[in-house]
Amino acid sequence: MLLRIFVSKVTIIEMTKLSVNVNKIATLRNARGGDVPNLIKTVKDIERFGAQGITIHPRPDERHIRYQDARDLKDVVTTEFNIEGNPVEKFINLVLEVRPEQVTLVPDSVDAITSNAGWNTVKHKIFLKEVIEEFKRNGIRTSVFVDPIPEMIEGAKLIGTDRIELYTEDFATKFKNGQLSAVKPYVEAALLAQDLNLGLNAGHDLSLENIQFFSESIPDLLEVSIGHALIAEALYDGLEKTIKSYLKALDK
Ligand SMILES: CC(=O)[C@@H](O)[C@H](O)COP(=O)(O)O
Ligand SMILES: NCC(=O)COP(=O)(O)O
Repeated sequence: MLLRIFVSKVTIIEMTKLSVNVNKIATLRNARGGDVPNLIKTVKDIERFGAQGITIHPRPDERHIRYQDARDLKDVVTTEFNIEGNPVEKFINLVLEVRPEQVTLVPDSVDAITSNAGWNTVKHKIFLKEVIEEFKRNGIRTSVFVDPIPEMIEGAKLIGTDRIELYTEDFATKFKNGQLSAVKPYVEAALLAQDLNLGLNAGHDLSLENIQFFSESIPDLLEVSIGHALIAEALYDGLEKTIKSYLKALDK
């Protein structure tokens, strides 16, 4: 008797991971120079509430996350630790010391208010390739911040990065104005990343308003890192409870 076993192909669609960027917690803390809000406690809570990763983006002026915060968080983060930044020498040394699960390379200029562009992976090919090799030699997964431009994604493949992070500000701005087609270049970028076997992350100005549409549109989106909007939304959501607690405390 001929026994035939049919194995059906099972496709497992992984849920997109949420990595919470805690820069804004540090911004608030630094405003008074003390330890309120406490970054370590906030990170532990964020993980307890279910986030699957913590992102920090130390900048050379240390205006929010300080280099020491990265060291302090090393043994606190139990999910995926992602450190973003421009790979200047000080940053490279910090990442090699802390050894997060992932490093995301972002081409920030020193005086930028926030990240405002992806890498030109063609122009900076040699530099990025060297930096990526060094991180990978040390067991750290790499991701490179890029605009959804095919040439830049092909360039990212050539420098040997494990993943790319799509810079989503343009999508977020247009989506706010009702332009749903703004997601199209990101879908095409994701399909190209799939073809090239590059893992896919995304971030910048993602929010509760746009995240469902974005994540449902983008194939194989492994991770989003969200900070600014998420922390603002957490404030709005928490205000009612907090005001009521104060009123109760004042009610003699
Ligand atoms: C790469 C990126 O888009 C984020 O890291 C973003 O730039 C957050 O940095 P800031 O909190 O300094 O704006
Ligand atoms: N990589 C993007 C990030 O970490 C958070 O960006 P934003 O949500 O603060 O704009």
